[in-house]
Amino acid sequence: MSSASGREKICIIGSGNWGSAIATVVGRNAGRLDFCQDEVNMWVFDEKIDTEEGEIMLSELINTRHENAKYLPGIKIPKNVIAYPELKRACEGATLLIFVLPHQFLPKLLPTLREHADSNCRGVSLIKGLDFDSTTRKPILVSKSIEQSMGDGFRCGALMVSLRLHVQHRHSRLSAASSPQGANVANEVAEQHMCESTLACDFEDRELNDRTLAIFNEPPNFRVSRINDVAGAEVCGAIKNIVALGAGFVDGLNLGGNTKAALMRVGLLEMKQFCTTFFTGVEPSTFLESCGLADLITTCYGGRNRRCAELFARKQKESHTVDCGQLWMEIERKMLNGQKLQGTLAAEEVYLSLKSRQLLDVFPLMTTIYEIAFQGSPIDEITKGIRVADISSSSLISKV
Ligand SMILES: NC(=O)C1=CN([C@@H]2O[C@H](COP(=O)(O)OP(=O)(O)OC[C@H]3O[C@@H](n4cnc5c(N)ncnc54)[C@H](O)[C@@H]3O)[C@@H](O)[C@H]2O)C=CC1
Ligand SMILES: O=C(CO)COP(=O)(O)O
Repeated sequence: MSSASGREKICIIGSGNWGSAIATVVGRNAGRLDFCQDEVNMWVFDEKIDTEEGEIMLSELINTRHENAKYLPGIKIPKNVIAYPELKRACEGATLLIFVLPHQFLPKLLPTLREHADSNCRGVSLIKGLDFDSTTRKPILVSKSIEQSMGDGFRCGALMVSLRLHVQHRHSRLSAASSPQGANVANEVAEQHMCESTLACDFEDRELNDRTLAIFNEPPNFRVSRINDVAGAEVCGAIKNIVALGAGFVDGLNLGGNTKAALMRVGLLEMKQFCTTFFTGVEPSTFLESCGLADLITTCYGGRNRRCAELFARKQKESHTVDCGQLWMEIERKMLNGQKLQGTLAAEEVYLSLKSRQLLDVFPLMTTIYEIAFQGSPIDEITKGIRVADISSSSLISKV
């Protein structure tokens, strides 16, 4: 699969925190790999950014200062990454689309991508979330929704990253606006800390799989391993965001490491249970890959979902509100400076799907997290969600 020039044309769809961080890796790799065109396009949802020198559009800022001062301040983006505010221009002739934006914004982009990407284009989704059938509420992999919308045999894999906690946050000289507080896991990739990631793809030929891996892998610090199990990897990425909300509740109550470890263990079992309830071909080994256990750990310590949920818990303890949706919106606005929380959306959608199938009692932790997050249940109920779980760890290994 290659463009008219005979080389891969890469287009990154999204320019948030993770979108900008992966652009640093992919930009450097494209610059040195013979089979790639040097220039990597990045589609930017454009907005005005306040800088010390006045307002400037984000796409222009990236192209002139090579920095995304709003979503990844203080990190240089390689000069061969070119920002485009118009989707059509960004994706024209692309042979590899890298999907990295909050998944609620994806559907309206797909018709343009279908029309203008190369006819032999393939995709890799970095999105952590699930789609749901509007009638049956059955979960659908985002990569499968993309394949369906793109049509014509378009194939899409998934890259699920797991990163270690890093508490330092950089500030940009460019942006006068406030930056999100505390750690963001994508920043660690951008700062070239050692981390692992799992690429789940099963394209039709070996060369395509190898090329896709080479585009993301940047040893020694960004180490990507490839598996075939797209469903397992993607579901782990989506569901661990819900578990991370529970971790934030535990932290908000100052319950300590033992309770959090118990929550994460039960969370891992429910991730596996969800995979095997709704998807076929899931491999037991996937849960011990970086996209499984490691991603769960990093998100429950260093992610935005955990951080916002901790504040939610503290606020609920101070003065209980029943308008939880409003409280989450306020917290997202205050803590994330335009970045998006994914766990709350996933918690709601997963709850509705399980409820419609009378499966809530099979997923006591997910159910409890949703009830605390959206139905006004007391925060202390989080330990009930852990205690009532009656799934032994042997099921993780044996019953997939
Ligand atoms: N940030 C991280 O550490 C990681 C994030 N992910 C996943 O990557 C995906 C993308 O997340 P981030 O890059 O972190 O995004 P983000 O949460 O940092 O930023 C939000 C993005 O949405 C864009 N946006 C806002 N309104 C929009 C609209 N109406 N239409 C289109 N775009 C709009 C903003 O311009 C911004 O680029 C998510 O699924 C997330 O779960 C996965 C691994 C790590
Ligand atoms: O997916 C992530 C880590 O791998 C990011 O998690 P948060 O959205 O909670 O920051």
